Amino acid sequence: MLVIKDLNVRYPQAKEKALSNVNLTFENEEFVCVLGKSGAGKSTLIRCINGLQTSTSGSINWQGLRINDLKENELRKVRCEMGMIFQHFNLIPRMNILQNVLTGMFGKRKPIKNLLGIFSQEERERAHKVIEEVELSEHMFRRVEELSGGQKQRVGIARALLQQPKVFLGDEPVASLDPGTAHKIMQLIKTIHNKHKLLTIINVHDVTLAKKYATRIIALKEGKVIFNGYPETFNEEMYHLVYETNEPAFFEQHPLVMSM
Ligand SMILES: Nc1ncnc2c1ncn2[C@@H]1O[C@H](COP(=O)(O)OP(=O)(O)OP(=O)(O)O)[C@@H](O)[C@H]1O
Repeated sequence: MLVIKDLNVRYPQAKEKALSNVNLTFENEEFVCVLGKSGAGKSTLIRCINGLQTSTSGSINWQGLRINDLKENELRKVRCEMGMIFQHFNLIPRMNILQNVLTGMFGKRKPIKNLLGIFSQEERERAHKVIEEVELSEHMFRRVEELSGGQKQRVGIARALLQQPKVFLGDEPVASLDPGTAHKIMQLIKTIHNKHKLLTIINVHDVTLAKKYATRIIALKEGKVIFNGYPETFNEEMYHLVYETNEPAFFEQHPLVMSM
C-alpha cells in the first residue's frame, strides 16, 4: 500500500506550490491514471513517489517505509521496486534493445559489473523473457535509434519490468505516440499490470485512455486533488473543471470510443 499524507512541494523560487496538501492512498494492484492540465503537478507527484523529488512537507509511505526520510542507499532499494517509463523513453540510442533492457538491472548489481557489462546467463535469460513479453524478440539486436516510438516505449517497458517492480510509474508514457499506438501501449501496460499484479500509476493527457484503462482516476489542478474516483464518474462537468475549457468532452460525444 502507498499512502501519501499532507504532501506539499514548493520548488525553489516558485511562487505557488507544485503540490498542495495532497492526501492519497493507493492499494496494491490498482491501475490509476492521473489527469490534469499542463503544470497541474502530475510529474511532480510521480517523481515524489519514486523519491526523485523531495517534498517540502508531508509523507509518503510505501509498504510501511517512509520514503521521504530514507538515506540514499535505502532509497535505491525502494526505487528498484518502482519501474518507471517516460514520455521520451530515456533510452540509450546507440545501444541495442537487449543492452538497453539490461540496464534495468543496474540498481541491484555491483557498479563494476555494470561498467564492464558483465551479465550472467540467468540475467540474460531474464532479459530475453521480458523482451518477449513486449513482443520485440525478433528485434533484440537492433539499435534503439532505428525503432519507432511505439517500439521504443516497449523497450522502456521491458527495462522497467526487468527490475521486477512492485509499482509501475509512467510520466506521460503515451504522449508522444499516435492514437492507435497509444492504445496498443496502454493495452500492453494493462496486460503487464494484470499479469505481474502491479500497482500502476500513470499520468496521461488523454481522458479517453484514462477512462478506458484505469480502475481509478485522480485529477490535479494547481497542485490539488480535485477528483479521485471511478473512471465512469469522471464526467463532462469534471472535464471542464480540470481542463478549464468549454469545449465538449470528446469521450461524452462519442460513446462508441468508450466501447473500443
Ligand atoms: N524543477 C522545477 N523547478 C521549478 N518549478 C518547477 C520544476 N518542475 C516543475 N515546476 C513547476 O511546478 C508546477 C508543476 O509542474 P509539473 O511538471 O509537475 O506539472 P505537470 O502536470 O506534470 O505538467 P505537464 O503536463 O506539462 O508535464 C508547474 O508550475 C511547473 O512550472
